[in-house]
Amino acid sequence: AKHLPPCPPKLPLIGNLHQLGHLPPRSLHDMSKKYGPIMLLQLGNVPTLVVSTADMAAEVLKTQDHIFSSRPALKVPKRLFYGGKDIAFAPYGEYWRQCRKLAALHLLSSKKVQSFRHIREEEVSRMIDLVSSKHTLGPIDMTDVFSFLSKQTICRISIGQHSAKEDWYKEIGAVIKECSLMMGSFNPGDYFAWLPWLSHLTGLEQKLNRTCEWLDRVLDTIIEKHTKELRGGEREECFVDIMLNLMEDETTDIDLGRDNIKAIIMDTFGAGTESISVTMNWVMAELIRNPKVMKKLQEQIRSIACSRSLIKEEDLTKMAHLKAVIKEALRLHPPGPLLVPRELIQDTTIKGYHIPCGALVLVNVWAIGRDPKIWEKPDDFRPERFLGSQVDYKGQDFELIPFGGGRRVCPGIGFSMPIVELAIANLLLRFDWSVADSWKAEEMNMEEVFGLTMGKKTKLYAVATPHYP
Ligand code: HEM
Repeated sequence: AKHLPPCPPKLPLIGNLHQLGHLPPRSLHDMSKKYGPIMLLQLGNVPTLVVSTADMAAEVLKTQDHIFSSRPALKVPKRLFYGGKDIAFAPYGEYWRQCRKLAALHLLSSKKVQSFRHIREEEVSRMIDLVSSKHTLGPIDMTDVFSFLSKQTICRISIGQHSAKEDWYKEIGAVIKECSLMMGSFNPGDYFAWLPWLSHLTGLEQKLNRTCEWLDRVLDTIIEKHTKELRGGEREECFVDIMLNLMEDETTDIDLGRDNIKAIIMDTFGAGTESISVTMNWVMAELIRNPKVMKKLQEQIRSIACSRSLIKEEDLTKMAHLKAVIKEALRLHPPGPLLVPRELIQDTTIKGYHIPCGALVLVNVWAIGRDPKIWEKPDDFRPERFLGSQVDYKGQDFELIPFGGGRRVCPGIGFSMPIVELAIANLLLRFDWSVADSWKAEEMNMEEVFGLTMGKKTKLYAVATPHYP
């Protein structure tokens, strides 16, 4: 018999599904303490490999990355992303490779990211104005502020500044919210292949059809608008324009259709918007809960700003402390705590254990971030641990992989981080922050909620006091 990785006791039919609970990264972490860093669970009828240490993550994301780089065809993403015509859910292969290349060269290259600098600076200063206008009214809903910033910035870059003036702009927010809820919800049909009718029974099928129709209508309107009315001229170029131009360009080897463009736009909304705002929310929550860390960071930011009232992007390179704070927040609160599920495309062995082809693969980044063998006092928020350390989140250091690693590593790192850094730096430059009077900072609610991303369960309300240099 094949020597399979350990597995907690299973129930008939459902296997280990019932043990995932409402916070799977935490439940899986607890299981791994008992069953070890590599487990093979049975979720319904899907064998699921769960790795929970940096070494095992390196095995999956580096040593054997070439066979661990596909994605499972889960029902909801498959429908919402046009049958895997996007980047994140496309199965491993030529189509995926082409899309990655397109994104790397034309959408998310460092040159492109640089060209969006004025957008980030404008949107962040708009956020500062918003906070200034609200601070006298009491604690500010920062979760809302961050969602707004992230949505504005991503929409402006992906579908254009002019979109905000359109009737359908509000609809985008609503439809994306609906999609994100559906993505985060559990679909039994994915785990019980012999029960395809289950999704009819639960109403998922009908809901999915409705959402897909709605989504497609909104995306069609967007593309229509860009094709007919708005091409050329003096306006800011967005991702839709770039892709429409590529679609017409016969000299490129990229074969793009309308559905591909829609699916890739969905990626920027789906993969980008929520993860960026969730990151900012966690960073700010940790800073407010750790006033000493906040103070030290503010001193650095304010001394770099001298008497200026705005941090610009070129200032960020000097802010070692800020980068350490963000790394520390991503260590404790990775927005994608199990990465995006992968699928193994051939039988293999890890540590002498047999792993079957077709297994779903989850990398428990959340558990790795709290591994006491790697991190001293893992539960404490201590950004100093990253000062003078070479450890970075770009996918080379497996103890810190909030963006994954290997071939499927997040292509949006360079796109996201400047937004997060610029927003936090300016909020800390211009205001002092505290929790509402009646609470104590250290008692702040840091509970999580698991869905498309793992965010803070309760909203972050904070009191902002303007700081004058
Ligand atoms: C703080 C923000 C972000 C975090 C924490 C994050 C995290 C991740 C993670 C964990 C993955 C899965 C990696 C793997 O399987 O190894 C991923 C994939 C991906 N991300 Fe991000 N992401 C962020 C922002 C963005 C942004 C802004 C974009 C686009 C504008 C983006 C686009 C993508 C795409 C397209 C993929 C799929 C890559 C593939 O399957 O080849 N991400 N991201």
